[in-house]
Amino acid sequence: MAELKDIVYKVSLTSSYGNMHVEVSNLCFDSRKVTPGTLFVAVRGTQSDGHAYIEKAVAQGAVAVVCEKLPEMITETVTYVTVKSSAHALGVIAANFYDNPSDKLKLTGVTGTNGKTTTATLLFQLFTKLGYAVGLISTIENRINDTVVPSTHTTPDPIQLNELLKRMMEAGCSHVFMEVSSHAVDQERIAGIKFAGAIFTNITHDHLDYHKTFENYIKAKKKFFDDLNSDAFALVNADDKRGMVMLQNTRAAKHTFGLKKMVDFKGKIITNSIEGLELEVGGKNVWFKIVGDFNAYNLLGVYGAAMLLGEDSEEVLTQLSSLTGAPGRFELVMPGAKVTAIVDYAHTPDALKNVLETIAQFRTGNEQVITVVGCGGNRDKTKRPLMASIACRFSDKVVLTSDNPRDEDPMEIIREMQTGVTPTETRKTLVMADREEAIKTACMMAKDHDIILVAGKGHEDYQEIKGVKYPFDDREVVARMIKLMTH
Ligand SMILES: CC(=O)N[C@H]1[C@@H](OP(=O)(O)OP(=O)(O)OC[C@H]2O[C@@H](n3ccc(=O)[nH]c3=O)[C@H](O)[C@@H]2O)O[C@H](CO)[C@@H](O)[C@@H]1O[C@H](C)C(=O)N[C@@H](C)C(=O)N[C@H](CCC(=O)O)C(=O)O
Ligand SMILES: Nc1ncnc2c1ncn2[C@@H]1O[C@H](COP(=O)(O)OP(=O)(O)OP(=O)(O)O)[C@@H](O)[C@H]1O
Ligand SMILES: N[C@H](CCC[C@H](N)C(=O)O)C(=O)O
Ligand SMILES: [Mg+2]
Repeated sequence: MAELKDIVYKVSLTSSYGNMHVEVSNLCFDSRKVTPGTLFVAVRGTQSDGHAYIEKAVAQGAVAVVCEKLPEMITETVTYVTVKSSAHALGVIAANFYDNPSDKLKLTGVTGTNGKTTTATLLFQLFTKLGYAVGLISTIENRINDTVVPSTHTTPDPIQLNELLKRMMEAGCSHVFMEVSSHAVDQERIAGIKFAGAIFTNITHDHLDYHKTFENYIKAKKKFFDDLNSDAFALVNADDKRGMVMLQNTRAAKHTFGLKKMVDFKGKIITNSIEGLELEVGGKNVWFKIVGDFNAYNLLGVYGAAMLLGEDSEEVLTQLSSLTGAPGRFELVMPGAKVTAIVDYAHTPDALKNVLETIAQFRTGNEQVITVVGCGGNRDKTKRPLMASIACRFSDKVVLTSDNPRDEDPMEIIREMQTGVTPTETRKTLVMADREEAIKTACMMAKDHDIILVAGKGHEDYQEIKGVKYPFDDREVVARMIKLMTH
């Protein structure tokens, strides 16, 4: 319970009507969840406009409304407050409602097209090993120390986010690591949140269905850095073409990491094998258990952030070298089996290319690379031909299949993928819309020493078809097949 005037503290109001001392017991931006005593915030979405539900919210017991435009019908007993941006106001209001938990934690955000989950998870694992109580907010799961709180989005909505941060604070967490998606920045989910630091991994093709142009996508990521306080750190991958762009207008302390340029946290790859990576970092040669050039960047971002958070270099490298990272990222299924099967969450052209290039580095002879890949329904269509083309360029055989078709026709998605395949490459592709069949076929085609990559779903344990999430786990299907083949 709090008074409305305290909840809207720091929100610039353009007008207000009614009692600002009204007691608010609940906060919400979905009229369907309004209960008596609620403050309803009307936000514009992509499908509809929350302003259309103000009357419904009031009928359900909302005592106050925050909106950009007053509704035609005003209820005398309700307080109405207008603001320039409801989405921004919602962030600040949610932070106030939960006592601004981010002020009391060392919160580090990670943004970028790929590598957010890997980086945030490694940081969570590292700081846990260093003896801290730590929180994690990520695509796979949220964590308050050992307690798992299921995650529905990469970055939760402002209400869930602040509620989670408050729970983390109450559980004694000193550090929190969270993923910041471009959608979250654009939709102001992180308005009102205080960050101790921000990390930029990279930016490549994704989400153009939402952001429309690559420039808008870059702007969304950059806004995260523009809004940082002067006591925060901004740590970017300087080898990414847009790394320095992120730092252009930030007030935060600027830092860089990378493998190629003069940077604050520089690394050099010594060995890159399927068993792990050997890197020269912090004046030492260190073995890490996670593999692939792209993970060298993730490790450097993690190392740099740990240094900027005041940790000891040697201790950090010792602990970091034992970590295995996030599940479903370059995960070897049944290591030691006659075929090497890798499940990886690569669901963007760049991620797929990186993973297949990494696999290419591990080839020693005539082994074939067999890739199983699909593209998500209700998501960026322009990545479909690109991903099929990359799969063909770097593999000997490709099975085109489904990856969460959602509301779309799986065969139509595959047809769009096929437009990226040249007539010669068509010969090495197979189409199998049923993902389980596709994986089984790939396993059956594999001879000893061949490498199978099952891309796109990583840790996901479902296949989403027309609003229903059916249980499905790439790793489980692959393991079952390999066991069957070896008996
Ligand atoms: C596709 C997309 O971006 N959707 C966002 C959009 O929702 P929407 O268009 O479905 O909302 P809408 O149905 O138009 O409704 C507008 C408003 O009216 C309200 N409403 C609606 C119906 C009703 O009966 N009553 C009511 O009050 C809704 O609560 C909403 O506030 O506007 C909402 C309000 O700003 C967002 O919460 C919502 O993001 C949802 C959570 C979403 O699923 N986004 C995905 C794409 C996303 O953010 N993904 C990223 C990961 C991306 C990555 O890989 O990096 C993530 O952070 O997870
Ligand atoms: N630094 C990196 N650069 C390029 N590709 C990467 C990098 N790190 C991971 N990848 C690839 O991208 C995939 C997704 O990695 P990860 O889950 O860490 O990214 P993410 O940014 O959290 O993705 P999402 O936005 O879907 O949550 C991995 O499975 C791997 O194929
Ligand atoms: N956060 C990403 C994940 C994509 C994962 C892939 N398996 C898919 O469903 O497209 C998204 O929602 O676009
Ligand atoms: Mg993620």
